[in-house]
Amino acid sequence: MTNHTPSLEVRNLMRSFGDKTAVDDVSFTVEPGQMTGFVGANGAGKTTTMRMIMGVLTVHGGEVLWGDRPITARDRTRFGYMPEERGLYPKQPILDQLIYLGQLRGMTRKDAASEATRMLERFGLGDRLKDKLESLSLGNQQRVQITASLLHRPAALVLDEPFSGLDPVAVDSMVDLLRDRLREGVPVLFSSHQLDLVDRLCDSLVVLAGGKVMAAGKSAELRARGPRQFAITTAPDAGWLRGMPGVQVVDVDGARAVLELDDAATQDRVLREAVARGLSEFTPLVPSLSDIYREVTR
Ligand SMILES: Nc1ncnc2c1ncn2[C@@H]1O[C@H](COP(=O)(O)OP(=O)(O)OP(=O)(O)O)[C@@H](O)[C@H]1O
Repeated sequence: MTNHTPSLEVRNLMRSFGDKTAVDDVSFTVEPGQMTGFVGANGAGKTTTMRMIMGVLTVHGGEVLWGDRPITARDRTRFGYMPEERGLYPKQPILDQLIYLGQLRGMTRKDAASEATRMLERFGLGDRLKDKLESLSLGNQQRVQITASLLHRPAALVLDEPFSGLDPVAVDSMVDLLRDRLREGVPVLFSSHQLDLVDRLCDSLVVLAGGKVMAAGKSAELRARGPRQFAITTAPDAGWLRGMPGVQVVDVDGARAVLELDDAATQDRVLREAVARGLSEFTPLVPSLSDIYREVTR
């Protein structure tokens, strides 16, 4: 990874539509080489934030920084953007429009053609280069959209729901392509409603609700901030854990229970008692990013 790739930062971003504040004092950073998941319910403000990053929508307050300075239109031409409203032409042959887009972003015709062909082949679309976009299934159209945003070796990626409509094989191909870019130090921001995917892919997470940031940071740090939960199994029945001070029983199923423990002293007491009763399992449970999402948006 190069150390010179800038980070992408939004600072105190604001945007309203009439009386409605869609994005309310939103700040976060997408670090170089980091895959940052952008999650939130419908209407949380993800698309509006991404549009402001890309300069498609004017900013009502705050700023977007590329490295340590305000972003410029020229910086944005080097970004890869997959807008919510996919921007390709249904009636045009696939390869032709990718070449055109590549040239708009400064590639030679030859480079754009060879890179687009290589990427489409990787997506299993090598035999569809001359077909019109509209003749492809929606999932395959999505693969072409992804190719369009990655073609010119972008300096940063801003992807609005890039995985929606993709089958698992296409998700894996897309992740491979993204990982190539991440290794080069490109910051990647992508929105998604697929929390399992976010959990699998993200180095960092930003959670929005009602236009505000509910949580933001490295996935590992957010996980560590989650509740201290443990799975415990003591035969024949884990019901004795109910009513122990400092112990919240999240779930009991026969001999097994999931607990939240207030502190290390409680953990010691529970363990001692459990050993006396016949302990067969005591496992710390690392919260998934989906758990964290649910926790902070509750
Ligand atoms: N052009 C617009 N005119 C009026 N209101 C808008 C406009 N664009 C967005 N909004 C409103 O701003 C809020 C945030 O919308 P936005 O599309 O950014 O959310 P989102 O998190 O991307 O949602 P989704 O997951 O459904 O795509 C919503 O209440 C939406 O109705």
